[in-house]
Amino acid sequence: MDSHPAILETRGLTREFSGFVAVSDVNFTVRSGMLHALIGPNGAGKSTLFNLLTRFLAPSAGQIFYDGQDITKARPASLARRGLVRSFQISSVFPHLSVHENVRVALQSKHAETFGFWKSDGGLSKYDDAVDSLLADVGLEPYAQRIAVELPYGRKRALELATTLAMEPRVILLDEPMAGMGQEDIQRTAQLIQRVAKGRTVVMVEHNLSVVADISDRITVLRRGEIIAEGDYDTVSADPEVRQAYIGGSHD
Ligand SMILES: Nc1ncnc2c1ncn2[C@@H]1O[C@H](COP(=O)(O)OP(=O)(O)OP(=O)(O)O)[C@@H](O)[C@H]1O
Repeated sequence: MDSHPAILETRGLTREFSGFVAVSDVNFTVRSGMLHALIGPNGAGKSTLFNLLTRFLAPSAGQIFYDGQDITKARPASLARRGLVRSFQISSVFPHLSVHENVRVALQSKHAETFGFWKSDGGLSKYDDAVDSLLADVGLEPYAQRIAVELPYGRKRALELATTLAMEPRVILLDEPMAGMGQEDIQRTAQLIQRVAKGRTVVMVEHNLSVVADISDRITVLRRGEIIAEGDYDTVSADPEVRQAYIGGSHD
């Protein structure tokens, strides 16, 4: 397993909401280079765990380690700078800028030049090659001059992924990347995620189990705030407790 050392790890991670334990004493390990899905029935604690990992929520107890360092109290922005980047936040895209401009702004902010946003285009052309290459990575070259708000939904998500890649992430965290998508976008986005996962680590909360089956290297199943199974799709889908969780305990 040494070729895939732990890059993100929780120990005894717990989050309570007014006495209700949404995430309970979770020891979760994500190994470097894996595309790791987090699944479970409704109310299992997936979003809560995801928000704890990205430090959008503070834990009630326990610790989180990224690349061996304790990040339990780190700020989300500092984690993003260190390569732990949460994607698919619609707000990260400027709706009235073009696709090209959005990716350029993301690159500028990575290189701490946000004031350059106000400069004339001439001084910014140094980013053109990098923008083009990121747009190629997510299949958006034909859309480069389109205004973000006018993009079809699936393409907006591709743009968000491009702005995430501009941050040079080592670990990308995706919260329900397929939510609200039609079948065609789902197929394309699944392939895209698989492509950007090469050479990186991806953690993904996802409800669409056929996508999870298709693209995940490893799956963790949560139920009532606890991990009940882990492994590849064949392993977890054959697990009686997992089957029971999906058949019996999905509504609370
Ligand atoms: N801010 C909050 N205040 C109170 N309870 C909360 C809060 N956030 C989550 N919960 C509760 O914690 C439990 C886990 O919720 P969470 O959203 O993490 O589950 P989930 O697995 O992401 O569910 P879903 O698949 O429905 O999105 C639920 O019972 C939920 O009601």
